[in-house]
Amino acid sequence: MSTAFDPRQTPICFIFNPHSGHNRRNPYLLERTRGFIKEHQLDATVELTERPRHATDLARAAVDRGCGLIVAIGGDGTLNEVAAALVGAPAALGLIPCGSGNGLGRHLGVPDPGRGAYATLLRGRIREIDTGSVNGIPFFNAMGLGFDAEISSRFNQLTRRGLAAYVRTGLRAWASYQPNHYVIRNGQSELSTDAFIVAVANSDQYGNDCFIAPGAQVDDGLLNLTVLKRVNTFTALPLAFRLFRGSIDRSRHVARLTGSHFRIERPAAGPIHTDGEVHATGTVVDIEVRPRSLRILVPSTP
Ligand SMILES: Nc1ncnc2c1ncn2[C@@H]1O[C@H](COP(=O)(O)OP(=O)(O)OP(=O)(O)O)[C@@H](O)[C@H]1O
Repeated sequence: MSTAFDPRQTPICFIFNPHSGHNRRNPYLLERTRGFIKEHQLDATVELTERPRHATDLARAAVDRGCGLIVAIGGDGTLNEVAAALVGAPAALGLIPCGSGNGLGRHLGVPDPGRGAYATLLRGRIREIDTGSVNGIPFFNAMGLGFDAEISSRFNQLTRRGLAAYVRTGLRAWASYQPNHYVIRNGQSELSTDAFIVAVANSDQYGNDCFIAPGAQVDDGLLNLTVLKRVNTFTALPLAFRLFRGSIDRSRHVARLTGSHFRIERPAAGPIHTDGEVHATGTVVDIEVRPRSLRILVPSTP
């Protein structure tokens, strides 16, 4: 279900992360946003994040002063921080996606800034989507354990980004990574397995059209768990191929479960990631869905 939305009827807050990769390289989006506000005579402010998690505080303050639309200008990390303040709130989230992956934006059909993201703010519709929570930490696109968290941690430490840096870092991490054992329950079934990656997705992809949960829907009240059991010299390339073709679920090295909650137990504490941000957690990881808890502005024609 979706409803039309007119941004001229409400105060708007744009939250710009000058530290996100694209904005650091091309700060022109800040000027473009100010020009867009002026051109369309919007009742809007533009606020810049000054530190990690600042976007959540800015978004919360914007909701409190009555803004009906809060727009995140940044990558998946910025989206996560802004959306964290909007779960269950009447205000809607708008996206100007300019990170390296943009998983949720791509799933919802929100275009890049050069291809219509600003027009979507003017002529979009509101969708109510599910959100996830892991040990109380919100996520909106995907969370993961195992190699998924390891790679997020290494990417976050990179001073230079880009495909070459990602591939180099990924290969180095892969060469030394050992699978863990996990016991996964979703209320109906139990899966006890060694795994390289355990990912829980709300949308169907990590970003960059890399489909970790083909067929997943963001408004079905369910989360989608994918286990990549074995990733070695022989399976890595076929699995990578399937991830980008959207057929990972057909591999015999993959198991999938859907559910409204999952409990994952592992032998030792370790990191998890939520939309690419890394957190230390214990041996038990509890994940649950909050059905249709976020209002988000998407293009009116998918
Ligand atoms: N002023 C700031 N200084 C340092 N870090 C900041 C600042 N403002 C926000 N951040 C942090 O920047 C991080 C990266 O943001 P974001 O994920 O949007 O960009 P990105 O990493 O380039 O994109 P992607 O994750 O899609 O590659 C976030 O974790 C956020 O907490």
